[in-house]
Amino acid sequence: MSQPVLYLKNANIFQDNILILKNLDFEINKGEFFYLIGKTGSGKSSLLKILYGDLPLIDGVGEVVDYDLPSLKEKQIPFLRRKIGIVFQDFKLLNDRTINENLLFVLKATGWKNKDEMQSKINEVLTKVGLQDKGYKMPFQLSGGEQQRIAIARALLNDPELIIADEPTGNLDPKTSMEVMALLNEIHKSGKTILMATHDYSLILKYPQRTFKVENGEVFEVVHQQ
Ligand SMILES: Nc1ncnc2c1ncn2[C@@H]1O[C@H](COP(=O)(O)OP(=O)(O)OP(=O)(O)O)[C@@H](O)[C@H]1O
Repeated sequence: MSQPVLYLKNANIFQDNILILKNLDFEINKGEFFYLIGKTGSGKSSLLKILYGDLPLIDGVGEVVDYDLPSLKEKQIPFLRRKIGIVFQDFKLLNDRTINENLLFVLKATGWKNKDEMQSKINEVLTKVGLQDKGYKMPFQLSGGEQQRIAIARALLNDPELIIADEPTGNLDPKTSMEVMALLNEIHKSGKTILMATHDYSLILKYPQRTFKVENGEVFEVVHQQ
């Protein structure tokens, strides 16, 4: 039986008291890969923010990785985020420390204590993204594509039930975008559930998956033309 990793029902999403998205009704099951497409300003990021607890769900019902969204408390958010890996367009690496220290920072902040276990986890995620020899580098010494791979490695540290990627290729050239997409596809094949916002149709054509479109305040599934 399919297991929803997240769902929203009758959900209305507001920014600053303005209704951005109305009557959302969808669910994502374990192991699925979903794209979220839509024009700039259509509300993709607002929807993703609801899902990782950055915007409160004040109207409607919904759950993400077993957390009830309408009743989500501030102090639960760090725990929710441990079960979700988030990847942003602008990587959001800490530029004043090495890659290894960036990853160590997240592990310590999420309760890891044992040094050997932390280093072995870091080696594991860096190997997964093909950058096992870059741990000593500073983020600015890496290319954009490499920085995004590190951000993906960081998202994998706590073995998340869901990966949310908000325009992960938005700052990358087409070739590097495809490489990052190939990596996300591989991670999906290894069993992860992924929700990715993008407006790059070439990625969707190369890696077709179920796609939801955000338009005129609504979200609906689109069927790909062959
Ligand atoms: N913090 C905020 N306060 C008030 N309004 C906001 C805020 N963030 C976004 N909005 C508004 O909400 C609407 C949806 O924005 P959102 O960032 O979700 O769109 P998007 O589809 O993700 O666009 P992009 O692709 O540019 O990121 C826009 O009209 C935007 O101006």
